[in-house]
Amino acid sequence: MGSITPHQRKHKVTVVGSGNWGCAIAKIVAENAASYPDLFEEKVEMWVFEENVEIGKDSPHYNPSNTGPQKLTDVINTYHENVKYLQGVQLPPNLHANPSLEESVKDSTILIFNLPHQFILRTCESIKGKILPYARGISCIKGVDVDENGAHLFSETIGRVLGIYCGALSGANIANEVAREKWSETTIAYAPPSPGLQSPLDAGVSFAFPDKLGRALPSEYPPVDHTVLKTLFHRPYFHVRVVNDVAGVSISGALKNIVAIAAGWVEGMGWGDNAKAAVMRVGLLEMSRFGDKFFGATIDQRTFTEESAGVADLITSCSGGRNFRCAKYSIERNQSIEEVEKTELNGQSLQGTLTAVEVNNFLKKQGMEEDFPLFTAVYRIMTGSMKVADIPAYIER
Ligand SMILES: NC(=O)C1=CN([C@@H]2O[C@H](COP(=O)(O)OP(=O)(O)OC[C@H]3O[C@@H](n4cnc5c(N)ncnc54)[C@H](O)[C@@H]3O)[C@@H](O)[C@H]2O)C=CC1
Ligand SMILES: O=C(CO)COP(=O)(O)O
Repeated sequence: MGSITPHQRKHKVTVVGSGNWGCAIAKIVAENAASYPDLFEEKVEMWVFEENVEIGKDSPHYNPSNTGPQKLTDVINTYHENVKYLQGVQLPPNLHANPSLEESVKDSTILIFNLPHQFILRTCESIKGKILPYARGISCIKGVDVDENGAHLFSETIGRVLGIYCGALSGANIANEVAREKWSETTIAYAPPSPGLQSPLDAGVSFAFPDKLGRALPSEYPPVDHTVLKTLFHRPYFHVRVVNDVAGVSISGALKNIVAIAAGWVEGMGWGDNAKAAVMRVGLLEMSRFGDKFFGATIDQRTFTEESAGVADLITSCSGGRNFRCAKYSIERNQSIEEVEKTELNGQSLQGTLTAVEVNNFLKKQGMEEDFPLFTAVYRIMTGSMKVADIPAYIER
């Protein structure tokens, strides 16, 4: 870490989102905020989409004289546990659950976005103009912002709406394992537009982002660079590599969810490990092809094969992720994945189903469905015009 002068201000960190992964990441950054008091304010804010929860009899926090619904933020701040989305994991006491989005992001210099991707645009629009103009973002979202007209990274979408620079974090990171401090790796991608890692923003120069002006981080703050980000996210059980390839890291995280659905179906059909490996091989090729075709100039193809965000995330997601599990159960129980999602996930959100539809709409518009046979097959099976049994022949063409 660079040298810290006594006059430097500390970074205030906010996690926007408090689901399964939102809370696991908030736990990590709150632990590091407490460990590095020269760099970060100790108190970390976490925005919680407020809801009422009931504490069940099997919880150590069960109180027979208070069995009614309670606000999730009160429960988190009292017991330091998100009893709905990350049951059984103790959150650090310096993590503050805040039901007010606006209050939680106020004066924060580092904003970590960690929500199911369908909620991010609305969330960002409601804090537009209400954050520090020189804040920096990290998107932990696994989704791609595609519509019929174009494909954008969520880090770009967040940056465009809020007028800030935003990087990305993604890896082989099943939240329940990370939260229980089982060792894993992750990849952070961060490359503000400048020659070198220290952006002109940090040197006091305004810099044009795609649509908006980002503002310089005042010099009394430590610059937000690879070292500071590694300090914020790296734990003994969560090993961080920081790279520059925001597009590769983001695209891998989004598209592997479509592949995980196919892998779940294959498992549900009882086709065995060879079949699952075949689906993963084709899936990885299509992920890399998608990156090349639509983000070619900016993507580093090595991310797909060398980083946790690439092949490693694909493997873990196709072994035990929620998309994989729900797809597998959908075959075993003869239900739609959406039905399984409702009964199995207790309010958590699958990203693969929505991403498969969004990516297909985009590919159709480009006339490229045939170039991505696995992604296309997943969409067609979900919408009933193809069967899982058709996958082997279709992806071979
Ligand atoms: N859970 C995991 O193992 C991992 C998830 N991710 C990614 O992280 C992102 C966030 O996922 P999770 O934290 O797991 O979320 P989740 O799947 O636990 O989703 C539930 C969250 O969505 C919130 N929510 C519901 N309705 C909302 C609304 N209208 N507006 C705003 N928030 C609302 C809930 O309050 C809750 O916090 C996703 O893109 C996911 O793919 C990445 C790595 C691991
Ligand atoms: O992204 C994940 C693991 O890295 C989790 O994937 P699921 O959303 O399918 O559980």
